[in-house]
Amino acid sequence: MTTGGHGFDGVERRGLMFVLSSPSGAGKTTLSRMLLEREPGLKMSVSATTRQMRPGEVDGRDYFFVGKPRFETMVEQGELLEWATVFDNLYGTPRAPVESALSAGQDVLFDIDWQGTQQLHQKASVDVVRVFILPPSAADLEKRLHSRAQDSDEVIRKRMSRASHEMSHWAEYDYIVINHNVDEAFAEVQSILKAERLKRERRIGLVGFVRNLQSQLQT
Ligand SMILES: Nc1ncnc2c1ncn2[C@@H]1O[C@H](COP(=O)(O)OP(=O)(O)OP(=O)(O)O)[C@@H](O)[C@H]1O
Ligand SMILES: Nc1nc2c(ncn2[C@@H]2O[C@H](COP(=O)(O)O)[C@@H](O)[C@H]2O)c(=O)[nH]1
Repeated sequence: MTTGGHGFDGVERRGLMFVLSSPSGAGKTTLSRMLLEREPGLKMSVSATTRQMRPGEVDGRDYFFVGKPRFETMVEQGELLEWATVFDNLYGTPRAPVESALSAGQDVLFDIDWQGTQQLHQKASVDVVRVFILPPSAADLEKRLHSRAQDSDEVIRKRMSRASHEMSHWAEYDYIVINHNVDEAFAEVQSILKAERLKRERRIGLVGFVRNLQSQLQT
């Protein structure tokens, strides 16, 4: 699915799909925003959803808010790279923006659940990096959902009751980050991205780069 772009050192490499998953409220959105601010060459995948917009959310920036019929058409027309039902709503990743970002040599960041992560991994395993974010405790998770102050008590209860099920998929991920402190968790997530960008298998320009170095040494 991916084609090459140039890394910061000028060596061509395959773009990667960087996935953050967690139980609701563990901090994916917070960490994603920090990554986007500080990591050039990374583009957010904006999902489509049938859920209600929260106060402060912007259509097209946080999500594409669509009705169920439009979402079903997107599924039928193959417009989604993956999709799933989460907390009684439909969520999915529009395919075209991801493909064009990867073709332009950008990495793509996803805030999606375990179902979507499985689907992406089935389609493009070598290009997908999976990071699972855990809260330090159940009490902290509940506190964070309340402190966000964007969901009703009923919605928060539902999300807390699903947290254990969400978490049961942690071992399907490549990296696990415990979000005690947001700056420390961010540093860990950023280190994962930096290291994954340097992986030999992604750096398709290395063969030519090394050949060139060797030819310089032989003259
Ligand atoms: N380490 C932290 N310590 C305290 N509060 C935090 C920490 N990380 C995130 N938060 C706060 O917790 C709340 C939930 O975080 P966030 O919205 O990022 O979670 P999320 O995983 O994206 O949730 P959802 O899956 O529902 O979208 C926010 O108010 C955020 O500011
Ligand atoms: N499989 C997918 N899951 C998605 C997508 N976009 C978001 N999500 C996940 O849904 C829950 C709830 O999100 P919220 O914004 O309503 O709090 C969360 O776990 C997200 O990661 C998607 O496109 N596909």
